[in-house]
Order: sequence, then C-alpha cells, then structure tokens
Amino acid sequence: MDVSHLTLRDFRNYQRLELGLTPAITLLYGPNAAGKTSILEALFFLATTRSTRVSADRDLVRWDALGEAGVPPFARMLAEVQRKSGPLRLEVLVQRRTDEDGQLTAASSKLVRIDRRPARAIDLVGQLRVVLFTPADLVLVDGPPNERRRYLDITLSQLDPHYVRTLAHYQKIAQQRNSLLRAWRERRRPLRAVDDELAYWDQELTAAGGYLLAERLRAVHELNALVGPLYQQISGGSAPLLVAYQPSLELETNQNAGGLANQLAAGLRAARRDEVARGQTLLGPHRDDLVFRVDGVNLGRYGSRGQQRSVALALKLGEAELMRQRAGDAPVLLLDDMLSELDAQRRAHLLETIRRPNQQTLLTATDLGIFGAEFLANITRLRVEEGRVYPS
Ligand SMILES: Nc1ncnc2c1ncn2[C@@H]1O[C@H](COP(=O)(O)OP(=O)(O)OP(=O)(O)O)[C@@H](O)[C@H]1O
Repeated sequence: MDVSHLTLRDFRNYQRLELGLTPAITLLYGPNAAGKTSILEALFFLATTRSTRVSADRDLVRWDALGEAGVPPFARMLAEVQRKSGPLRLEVLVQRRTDEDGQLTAASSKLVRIDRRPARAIDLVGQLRVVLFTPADLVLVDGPPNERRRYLDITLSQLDPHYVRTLAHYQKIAQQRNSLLRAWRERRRPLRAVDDELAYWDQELTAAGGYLLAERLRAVHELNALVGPLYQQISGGSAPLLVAYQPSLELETNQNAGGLANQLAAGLRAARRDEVARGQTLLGPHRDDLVFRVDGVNLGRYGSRGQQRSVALALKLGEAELMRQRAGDAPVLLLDDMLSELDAQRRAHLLETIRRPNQQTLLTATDLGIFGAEFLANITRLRVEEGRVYPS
C-alpha cells in the first residue's frame, strides 16, 4: 500500500502542507528542526492513532494555531491511501479543549473520518499500515519490557481489528480490577467477598487475555522464522536469533485462546492473596516480555552494542515482512534519521529492503553525503525547511 497524498494543517510546525508522494522512495532532507520527523509522525499517527514521541496529543497542534471563530485550535492530518482493495481517505483532527472561560486546557479530543464518514479512533488503526524505524529502536532490546509489549501490540493492532478492540477492553478491565484490588489492600472495602466480586472481572480479563496471548504467541512464532535468518545476515554471524515469548505465569503455550484463558484464570486464582496484598493485577499479557537469544545468550542483558543494534533492526524488518505476508501488501516504511546511525553492512540490508518493488518508503536525513550518487538518482528528493517542503 502507499500514501499518494498527505495534507497537514496546523500540525507541529506546519501551518499548511499539501504533499504528493510517489509509491517508491522519498527522501526528506533538511536542517535540524525543519519538520522532517513531523511528516513521518503524521503518517504514524494516521496508522496507529498514537504519536511517535512521548508527548500529549495536544502537542500535535501547532503552537501558534488560532483556530476559527469560536472553535479552539486543531491539527488536521489527512492521507489518501492506495490499497489493493482501492483508495481510502483517512482523516484525523486533534482539537484542543477549552474551559468555560474559553481558556485552553491540557485536554484534547480526537475526531476521525474514514472516507469522509465519522469513525471511532479504534476503527482507524490498521487502515494504513506503517513500520517506523528510528535509532531509538534500540530500547526494544535494552529497554524495559513495556517497549517490547508495545512493539507486539502495534504490529498486531495494525493487522487485526479484533486485536485492537480486545487490547482496549483488556486494558480497561485491568484498570478497574486494579482499583478494586487497591481498595481491598487499603481496607476501603470489606475482604469477605473478594472471590465473588472478582468473578466478573476475572472472566472478562482472562477471555480477552487469552486472545491477546494466542495472537502474540502466533506472531512470535512467525517472527522467529523471519527475524532469525535476518539477524544472521545483518550480523554476518552463523547463529540465528531466537525470539521467545516470556509470559508472566507458567503456560502451556501450544493451546488456543480458550485454553490460554483457562490457564490465566487458574493463575489468577492462585495469585489472589498476593494480588490483594499488592493491590494490582500481577499476571497477564500486560506483564509479559520478549527475550532475544543467540547461542543461548540473552542479548538484552549480555549482548554487545552492535549485536543489540542488529537485533533491533532485524525486529523491525521482521515486523515489516510479517505485515507483508499476512496482509498481502507491504506496509509503508518510515525511516527517521536511520541510515546515518548504521554501519555499512546494516545500511546495505535496509537499502535492499526499501528498494523492493511495490515498497513505499519515506526517509529523513540532514546530510545527503551519506547516500551514494546512484541511490540519489533513483529516488524523489524533497527539501524541508521551517515547516515547508520544496522539490529539489
Ligand atoms: N506543536 C508545535 N507547534 C509548533 N512547532 C512545534 C510543535 N511541536 C514541535 N514543534 C517544533 O517543530 C520543529 C520540527 O521538528 P521535527 O522533529 O519535525 O524536525 P526534524 O526536521 O525532524 O529535525 P531533526 O533533524 O533535528 O530530527 C521543531 O523545532 C519543534 O520544536
């Protein structure tokens, strides 16, 4: 799939942008803080309804945006997407909220339209599929477990509408269950009826959790077939990379969603006392992790910087390939300042991937010097400066 046109209005440092895109490689280059990353961010947001940066949605709205008479400022993102099944028009408005006195608050709201019809944010996810590569991907390997869960969740959410909905439901239930557990821990609620009161929440949590587990295990199984050999090629080593799903409880993993849900339910019953004592849900997909091993060595803990970088790149390339295999068309690749970070071998791998036919890629760089003349001759180059994009 590819994005043929992107419109931005009052998004980050763009007042207005109308950008036609080719289905192949586009290089956005220009000085720091010009607005290159913001273009990738807008596409990522349209695909996932999440920002690439750790910031509130309201920060997407251009600081100097005025809004219109009586309407608070808003950022608008609109993409025309070309898919095998036909064209699609995706639009998101992020609007700042005001209080009774008309003063801007920290809150914002999201309005989504798919083919001009109002839709829920959750329905937008996966209409456009993207994979973002950034130098910060290293946290997938050496960072906290939530980064690795996020990696699986973003990949699966873009592939499976049921996964997004189940994940949202699971998170809501876990939150409500946690507030009950906290109330018992703090003796704000009588302890006699713990089992009865948890019965409904456990049923909902484990049904959703079983599905999330089943889908994550299936994805990890498929990823292994892709990422293992990719890592070998990228690192030039002989041993493949093994990705293991590490659940928060002992699991017979060769079971379907129902079987996994039953195991989770049994685990929760056994953990009841601990959960009440700690005031939180201790088991389930929200506590799981991924482990990366080569020759039996845990690379998250003991890998060299170079090995960890190779794992991160293999994971991202594997994600893109998984999406291509499952969905039947390639996701749009977004490479944010990526190539300058890579050594020659890793760079060559990435370039090989983005040069495939039917692969749309947008990449950013500050310095053209890192690209060969032949590469530059065969791509579209756009110069970005102070929130404007110029052909070059
Ligand atoms: N809501 C906003 N309104 C206006 N400007 C913003 C907003 N949010 C971020 N900016 C600014 O937009 C500019 C563009 O940032 P962006 O990250 O897109 O630049 P970049 O070209 O990718 O830079 P680099 O090469 O340094 O990564 C930055 O100066 C940033 O401070």
